Amino acid sequence: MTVTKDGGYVRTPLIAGNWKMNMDHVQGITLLQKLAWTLQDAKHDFERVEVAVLPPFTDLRGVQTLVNGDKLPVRYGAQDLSEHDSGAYTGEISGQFLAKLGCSYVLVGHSERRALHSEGAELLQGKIQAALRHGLVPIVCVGEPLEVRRSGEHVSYTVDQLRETLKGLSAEQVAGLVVAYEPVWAIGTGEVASEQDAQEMCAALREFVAQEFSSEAAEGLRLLYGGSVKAANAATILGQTDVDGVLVGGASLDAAEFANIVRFEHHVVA
Ligand SMILES: O=C[C@H](O)COP(=O)(O)O
Repeated sequence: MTVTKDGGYVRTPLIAGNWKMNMDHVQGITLLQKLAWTLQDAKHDFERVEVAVLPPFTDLRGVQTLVNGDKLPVRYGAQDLSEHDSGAYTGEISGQFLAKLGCSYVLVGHSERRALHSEGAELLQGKIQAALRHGLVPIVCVGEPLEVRRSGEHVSYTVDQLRETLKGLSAEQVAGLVVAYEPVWAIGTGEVASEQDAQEMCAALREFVAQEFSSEAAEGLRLLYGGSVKAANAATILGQTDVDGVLVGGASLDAAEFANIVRFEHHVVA
């Protein structure tokens, strides 16, 4: 992350926990309570380092009630949304509904949805537009599979994926987005990309945004790294100039571990 002269950050770091299809609505409340208490006990400055959780849809009402009732400074969001706002789309969830539940964020194009639900660029463009229509910040996920990494084409592959996914957006819209670089081979495998890998890709994505949209868009855009992030490796990854946060899967299901990732500034590995 880029640090200013007074020790602040150029872009507010975002530590987001993607619970995936884990934690029912009762377990979700317990996890969030533990996380919030741990961070509040540690006097975490939520303005300095932002914290968000992305639970299953069925947990969102409970999360909203807890966050509002206890005035928790934690943001939350969903793992997907429909490109439509309402109508005969059985099983889909509208961004309008997510906004009404107080969501701030929504994941778009996570590699598990791209692979398991064949989500392609055109659909994802529609989902980004739907999120923006309802004031949700899309966390747009990109990243290469193992065979692409092995071929050495990972940067151009991932930049092209982002180019396709962001088609139709204005520079102002891109400036407010979050993009998560998640190499598919590092997700849930324990195989973490090196900090140099994370920096190389995030720098390339920011450069692409500067060229394709504007330098303001590139400066505003927050870039996260995701893939087997834990407390033990978070500080090193977050220390990279172009990495503005992390998207955490498995480790976000453990309140103490996730709290330690959030508190990465206190766990800097020499
Ligand atoms: O959305 C999160 C990513 O898929 C990373 O998951 P992971 O931390 O379990 O590897």
